[in-house]
Amino acid sequence: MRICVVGAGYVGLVSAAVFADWGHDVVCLDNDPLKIGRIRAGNLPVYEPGLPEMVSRNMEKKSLRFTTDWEVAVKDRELVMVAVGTPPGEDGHPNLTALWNVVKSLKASIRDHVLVAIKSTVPVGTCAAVSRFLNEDREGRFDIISAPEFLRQGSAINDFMSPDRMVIGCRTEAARQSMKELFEPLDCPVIFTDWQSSEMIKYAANAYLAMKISFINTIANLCEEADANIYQVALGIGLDRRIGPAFLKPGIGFGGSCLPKDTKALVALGETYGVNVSLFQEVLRINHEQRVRIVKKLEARLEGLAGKRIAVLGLAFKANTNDVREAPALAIIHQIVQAGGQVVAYDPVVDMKDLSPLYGFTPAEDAYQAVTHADAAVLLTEWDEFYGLELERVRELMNQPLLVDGRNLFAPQVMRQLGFHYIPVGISEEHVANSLVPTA
Ligand SMILES: NC(=O)c1ccc[n+]([C@@H]2O[C@H](COP(=O)([O-])OP(=O)(O)OC[C@H]3O[C@@H](n4cnc5c(N)ncnc54)[C@H](O)[C@@H]3O)[C@@H](O)[C@H]2O)c1
Ligand SMILES: O=c1ccn([C@@H]2O[C@H](COP(=O)(O)OP(=O)(O)O[C@H]3O[C@H](CO)[C@@H](O)[C@H](O)[C@H]3O)[C@@H](O)[C@H]2O)c(=O)[nH]1
Repeated sequence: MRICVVGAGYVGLVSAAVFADWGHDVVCLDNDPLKIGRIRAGNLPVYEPGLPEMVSRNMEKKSLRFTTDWEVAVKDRELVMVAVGTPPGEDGHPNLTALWNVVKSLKASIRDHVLVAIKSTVPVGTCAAVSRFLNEDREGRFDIISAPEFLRQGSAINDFMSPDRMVIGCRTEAARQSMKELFEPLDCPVIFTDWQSSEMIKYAANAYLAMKISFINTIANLCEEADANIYQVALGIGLDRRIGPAFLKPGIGFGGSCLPKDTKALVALGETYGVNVSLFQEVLRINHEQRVRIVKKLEARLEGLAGKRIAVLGLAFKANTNDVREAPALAIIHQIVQAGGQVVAYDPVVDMKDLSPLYGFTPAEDAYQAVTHADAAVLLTEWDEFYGLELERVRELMNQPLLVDGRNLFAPQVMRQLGFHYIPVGISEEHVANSLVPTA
């Protein structure tokens, strides 16, 4: 199939590369010339394991090309897939400026019949509005498809190629057949729906995941007070098939470009329709408090943060990505700095050049430099590199061996034996001291 993918971000780049790998002829368009220049030079703007290799081998084969030129991008294309950003607006509704700019460009540049698949996450009703706008001059020229994406950053290629399901919202048999053909390599259930249901599925899925995280964090906070162990609790409830074990990891709350934004969008949608969505408001509030809670723990241990040197290990919103959109680490750094603390931060892949003056922290070359002379260290991203830290060296370098672990990377009893004052999430200090069985 001759495909144009619009948007060369996490979703667009991955979609374009995988389609090209499947043998399609793909042009990927972005309106950021710097980004396109970098990609052509082999320097991808996103950190995603396996993506550079996939992009470069398909560029060599000429099955994947990059452009900023609309005429080049849409020439002879059968399918245009839109994957531009839909960031949160001031009022919680997603900002659809990029999407509508693309739609207007499509209307101006495409003459013949074409399929337009919206892969961006868009509010319920968007595909219908796009179809009305694009077809107002000539009915049936643009065939609109809602094709929400469920990949996660950090495992994007694998998720794209092995999804749990595909959801396709469409109105015509031609669109249905094309999507069946395009996603034929996937071994998963394909659900065909109307546009609105497809759009709603994407938001509902993310809100459910967000709810599961706020749920387990609430239980973790109770465990800390009631002297229970969150790991044993999560295992015990997750084995119930009606609940399931995934997304029950306690920590510093969810971040990233999707879960916070899409939960906020559902709140805004509820307000639009006058439907009570306080459940989702509470999910967001709990998430915010989880970030405050970790700073309070630090503050309590150090008897105030003013003048204290705090090492922050990890900035990305989760491991295996360089993305810091809505990263809990940045919110936590902001609070520490506001309270008078001095932050020295390290992340294996995040570019800290612009972030450090903005958030007022000092970047470190590695984890050991970050913890040197620190009064406390806070671990905020679960990078593999941190599992391999020489903990005795870390302890020696610190002013005092206080480690607040927002990701529960280490076994509390081992940390205690190593001489750390170790504070994980969801396990009380008494529990670590008194438990006869391993706690993590
Ligand atoms: N990131 C994820 O893990 C993920 C997963 C599933 C769904 N989504 C959804 O997919 C969409 C894209 O997300 P992303 O993370 O890839 O975004 P992103 O910000 O990484 O990339 C968007 C790209 O679109 C480009 N763009 C903006 N306006 C344009 C225009 N007029 N013409 C051409 N290009 C334009 C930008 O320059 C940017 O490169 C969002 O709606 C998001 O909610 C994201
Ligand atoms: O048990 C868990 C699981 C995740 N998280 C946190 O939740 C956030 C989101 O994690 P994850 O969902 O793995 O990352 P995303 O790449 O944001 O992916 C989500 O958002 C995408 C964009 O819509 C969807 O496509 C994916 O299906 C959905 O999982 C991160 O801060 C994680 O640290 C937890 O705290 N506990």
